[in-house]
Amino acid sequence: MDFWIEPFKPDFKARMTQDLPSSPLPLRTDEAKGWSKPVATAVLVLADGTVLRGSGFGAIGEAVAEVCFNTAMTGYQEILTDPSYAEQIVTFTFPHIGNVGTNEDDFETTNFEAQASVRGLIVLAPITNPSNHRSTSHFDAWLKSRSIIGLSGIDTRALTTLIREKGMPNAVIAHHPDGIFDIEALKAKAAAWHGIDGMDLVPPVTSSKPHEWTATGILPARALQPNNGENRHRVVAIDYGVKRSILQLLTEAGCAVTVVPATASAQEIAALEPDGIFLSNGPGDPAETAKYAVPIIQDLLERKIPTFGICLGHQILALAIGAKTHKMRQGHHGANHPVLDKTTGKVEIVSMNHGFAVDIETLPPQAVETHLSLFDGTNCGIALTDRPAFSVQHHPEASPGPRDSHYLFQRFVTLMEQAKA
Ligand SMILES: NC(=O)CC[C@H](N)C(=O)O
Repeated sequence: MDFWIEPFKPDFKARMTQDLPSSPLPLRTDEAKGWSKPVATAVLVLADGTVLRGSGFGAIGEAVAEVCFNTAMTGYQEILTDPSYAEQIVTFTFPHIGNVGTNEDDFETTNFEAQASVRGLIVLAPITNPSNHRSTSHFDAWLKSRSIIGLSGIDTRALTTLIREKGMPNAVIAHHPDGIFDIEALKAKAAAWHGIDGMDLVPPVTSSKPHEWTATGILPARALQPNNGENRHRVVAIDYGVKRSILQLLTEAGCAVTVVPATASAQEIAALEPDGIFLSNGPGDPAETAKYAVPIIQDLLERKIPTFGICLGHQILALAIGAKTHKMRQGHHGANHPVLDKTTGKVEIVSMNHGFAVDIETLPPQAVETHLSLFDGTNCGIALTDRPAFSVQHHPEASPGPRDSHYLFQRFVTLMEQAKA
C-alpha cells in the first residue's frame, strides 16, 4: 500500500486555537477494505475543552492531572521519578525524550514500593530504541511498568506557549491503542477535577517509618569538604517526598542521616539528638501540608536546631514563621534558571521544580530574602535572623541540572559547626 505522510511543520499561527497542530498520526490499515487512515492513539484534553491528538506510548489508560512544562535538556528519568511531580503531567520542551533508555541508578524517589507520582508525559518526537551503554530498560517498557502514560507528536512549543499565557491547565491524558475516546466525557472529567491548589499530596510519598540513609552518589559533589567516610553531623531529614540525590549529598557532606515520616513529632525528632534538621522537597500545596508540618517545625525552631529546607521544605519553613505562599501561573520547571544569591552577589544556574512560591511581601521581620529568581523576581531563598535556619526554593542537589548550588549543603554543614562551637 502506498501512502504519503505530510512532514511535521508546526503551525505557530494556530497556537492559541482550540485544535493545536500535531505531527502525523499512526495509520490504521484495513487490508481487506483497502484503506488506511490516521488514528490518534492518545489525547490530551484540557479543562477548557482544548483537545490535542497524538500517538500513545507507555501505560494504557487515563489520568487526570495538572499540565506543566519542563525545559531541562537531560535527566528525563530523574524528572519522572521525582515525587514532587505528584498529580502532574510533564510537557518536555526538549524534543528527544527517551532515547537513552532507563537504568537502575537514575531514580529520585526513595520510596520504591510507591506508585509513580507523575501521571504522564508529553513529547514532540516519537520515542526511539535506547542508545546508551547505561540503559537496562526501554523507555516504553519502563513507563508501562510505572503506569505513566506517554503522548508524542504534540507541538510542545505551542502547548508551552499556551501554559505561559493561560497558566498550568488541568487535563486528562488518555492512551487507548484502538483510538476510541469519549472526548466529551474526558472534557467533563478534566473540568471537574479539583486541581493541586488546596491538596496535601505528601501522605502517599512520605516514608512510613524512620530509617537510616548511608548511600552517597555516583559522581563526586562540588564545593563540599571531603568527608573521608567520617560522619561529623547527625541530621534528621523530614521526608515530604525526598529526592535520593539530596540524601546522597547530605551523606557526602559528612552527615549521618535519619529519614523520618512527615508526621514524626518534634519530641520523636529531638530524641534522635540531631545537630541539624533537613526539610525536604515534596508535592502538593505547601499551605495544606503546613497544617500538620508547621507546629512540628515551630517546636524544632524553638530548640534552635540548625535547619535547612529545599523547595517544599523552604515553603513550609516560610509558613512556619508566618509568611504566606501562593500558586504560580506557569511555575518553574527546568534546569537552566538563573538565581541570584543576594548574600554573595553571585548568580547560579539552577534546577527548578515548583508550582507554588513564597510571597515575599509577607515575610516577617525576623527573616531576610537571600535568593531570588532572575527570570521573574520570585523569592528563591530565606534566612532567619533569630534562629540558625535557612532554605531555598530551587534544587541545589541538581538532579538533573547544573551543580552550581552544591555550596548550599556546605552552608548547612557550616551552620551546624557554628552551632556546636
Ligand atoms: N519540588 C518541590 O518540592 C515542589 C514544592 C511544591 N509542591 C510546589 O509545587 O511548589
